[in-house]
Amino acid sequence: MTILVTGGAGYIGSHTSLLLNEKGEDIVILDNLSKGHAEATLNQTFYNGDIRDEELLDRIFTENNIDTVIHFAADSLVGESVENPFKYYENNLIATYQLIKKMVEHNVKNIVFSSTAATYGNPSSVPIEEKQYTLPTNPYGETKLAIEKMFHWADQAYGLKSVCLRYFNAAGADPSGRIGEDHNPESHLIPLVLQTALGQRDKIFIFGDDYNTEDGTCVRDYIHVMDLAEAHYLSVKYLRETEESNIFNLGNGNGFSVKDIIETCRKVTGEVIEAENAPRRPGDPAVLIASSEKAKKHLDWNPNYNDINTIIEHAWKWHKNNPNGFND
Ligand SMILES: NC(=O)c1ccc[n+]([C@@H]2O[C@H](COP(=O)([O-])OP(=O)(O)OC[C@H]3O[C@@H](n4cnc5c(N)ncnc54)[C@H](O)[C@@H]3O)[C@@H](O)[C@H]2O)c1
Ligand SMILES: O=c1ccn([C@@H]2O[C@H](COP(=O)(O)OP(=O)(O)O[C@H]3O[C@H](CO)[C@H](O)[C@H](O)[C@H]3O)[C@@H](O)[C@H]2O)c(=O)[nH]1
Repeated sequence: MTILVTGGAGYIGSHTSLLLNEKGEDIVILDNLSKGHAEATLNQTFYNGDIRDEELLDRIFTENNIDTVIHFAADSLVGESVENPFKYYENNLIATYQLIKKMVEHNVKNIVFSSTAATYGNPSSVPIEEKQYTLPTNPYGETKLAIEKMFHWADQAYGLKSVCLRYFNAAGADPSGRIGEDHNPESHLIPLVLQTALGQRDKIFIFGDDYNTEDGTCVRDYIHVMDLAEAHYLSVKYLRETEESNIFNLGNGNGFSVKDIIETCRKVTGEVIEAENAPRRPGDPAVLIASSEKAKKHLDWNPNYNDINTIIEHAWKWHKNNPNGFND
């Protein structure tokens, strides 16, 4: 059986494709390279195209014996989604509808989906369990939640089985340094701090130091990208074995503030890394920490890289050796 990985040239998709390959799974990648990098696919079977291209999907589902789709392809910038919500309804919700319509037509039963902590909005308490209410504060989270709900009804009507994985903050890189995070523009905290360590930026701006947290800065749950990759592999097995849909959080259960992250980056890189306080970024919840007990129980998932130092060391190895990302 073959797995179709959409968005497999992107950050989390390429790390998952690498792991699936190492596990002996047969995969094909589909990515339109709007954000991803062909080099990140490491010579695995790659279709350069769009998930909205119906003829291409017909060809991929006909040419390969696909039983499962792992669906990473999306736009995922929170701020951009507030400024241009239609882009998110188009490339996240409508594009996913087009993808699963083709899956149903070709009798492909399983999908593992990249959902997000942004489906929760401002949580009433942490750690967040899957049964907490979902009230997204931006179109990005809203479209991801709408997709989860579409899967629920597609299961009822057509027997499409889904595992929705609500990731918290993906971080780190392949420990052996072959691939890593290369977003343009970059908006995530850890790569931005490491670019500052490399001298590519003068300083890192801390978005808000007046939150109701210990040091006043936002707290997040950082999860190693290879641990996320492992959860996708286990989700494929779960779908193949149980034929049941489910939703799981994926995080470490530990919270680190923006200041904690900057301090850890200073320690790991040995660089000064200048930081400056700046206004809050609209839409940022103060604290997001996952309870991942459900994923541990049902998927038998056990993150290997709980230590924030290790996560940042792996990210640093990639950025130091590839200061221009895949263009090096
Ligand atoms: N990075 C995080 O911390 C995080 C957290 C929660 C959820 N997510 C979700 O995980 C997924 C992967 O995130 P990432 O950080 O690897 O993003 P990414 O931008 O690196 O990867 C997404 C990939 O999808 C491709 N793509 C986008 N639209 C496409 C389309 N219409 N057709 C074909 N390919 C298309 C892009 O070229 C890119 O390679 C996304 O769905 C994102 O919303 C990410
Ligand atoms: O230059 C920066 C960049 C970020 N931050 C802060 O660092 C924290 C982490 O920010 P990121 O942009 O790295 O990550 P987010 O928590 O905003 O977003 C992540 O989690 C979201 C769910 O809440 C989405 O899923 C999104 O795709 C994913 O990247 C936030 O408090 C942010 O305000 C700064 O202080 N300065």
